[in-house]
Amino acid sequence: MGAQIIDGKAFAAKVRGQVAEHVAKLKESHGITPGLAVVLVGEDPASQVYVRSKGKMTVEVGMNSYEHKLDADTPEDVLLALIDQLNRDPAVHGILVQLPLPGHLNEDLVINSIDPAKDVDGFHISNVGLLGTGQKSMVPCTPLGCLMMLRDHHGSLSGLDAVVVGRSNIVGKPMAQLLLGDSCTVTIAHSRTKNLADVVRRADIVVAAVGRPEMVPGDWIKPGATVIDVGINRIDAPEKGTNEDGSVKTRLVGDVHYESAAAVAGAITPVPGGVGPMTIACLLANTLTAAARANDLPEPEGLTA
Ligand SMILES: Nc1nc(=O)c2c([nH]1)NC[C@@H]1CN(c3ccc(C(=O)N[C@@H](CCC(=O)O)C(=O)O)cc3)C=[N+]21
Repeated sequence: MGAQIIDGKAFAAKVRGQVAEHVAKLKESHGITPGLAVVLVGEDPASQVYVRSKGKMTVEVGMNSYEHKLDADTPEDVLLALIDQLNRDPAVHGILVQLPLPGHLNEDLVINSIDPAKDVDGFHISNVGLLGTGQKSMVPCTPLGCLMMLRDHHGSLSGLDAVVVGRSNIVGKPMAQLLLGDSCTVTIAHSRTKNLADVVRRADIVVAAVGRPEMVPGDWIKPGATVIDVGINRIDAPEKGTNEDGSVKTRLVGDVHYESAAAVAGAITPVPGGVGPMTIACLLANTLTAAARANDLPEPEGLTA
């Protein structure tokens, strides 16, 4: 196990501490308390846990948290009316609509109805376009968290070969844009890429975001490379025994086979405790940034792309 473990949990705690300091200053000198509204449609248990933890951390950094829980069968016009109300509410600086939405709702339509200035997920087409053209935007939380960890580890990323495995709108594509912005040579690969192993082997930086458990083995990793594992997959772990109801216990794994990759990589993020906590920290950072911009105040340093 040669690799340095990049402790996302500790890094995220540090970022939240910085956010909290900025929030305290905003309150003291300008009387502004940043506010984050989270909208959850339906009762997916994993989403509920996640939304609760976001709400708790939002309050911990001194921000206001507004949670809106809607029934799974909420009509689209009702959801759009809520978003319109949040768009107009000056106490709300950030709006996050938890994805995925139930099937009867048009995700693109819903996301694009959020005021881009309050779109702390960075999923609105305006923010996607601004990021792609190198203009000031709201940057998606997971890729921003990955970028912060990479900058912290490498200092400069300029000239490094980066391979992003995964082409999703929420991680792969914006991650590639951010790496390009930091002057990496960027390849976006995916499950259909020819000779994927050879493509990954060229990389100084590997970002795995395909959503397939342990798909990237250690022998795809160039010795000394930095591996950022975005995947959070729950798999059966019969070695842990069974639950009271007789079902088999589970464990979380990433998109990278951790043991074998850690043996060759220079640095690697674990799952859990890597990218996940940084995602929430960056959501809070984005809410702070949105509140600063809304009041024509300087952006918090080190917390934006
Ligand atoms: N509009 C929207 N924005 C999102 O950012 C968004 C979303 N919808 N829908 C759901 C996914 C999922 N997501 C996670 C964030 C943090 C952890 C996290 O902190 N995980 C911990 C704990 C994992 C565990 O123990 O279950 C870890 O990796 O260490 C996980 C998952 C954000 N999402």
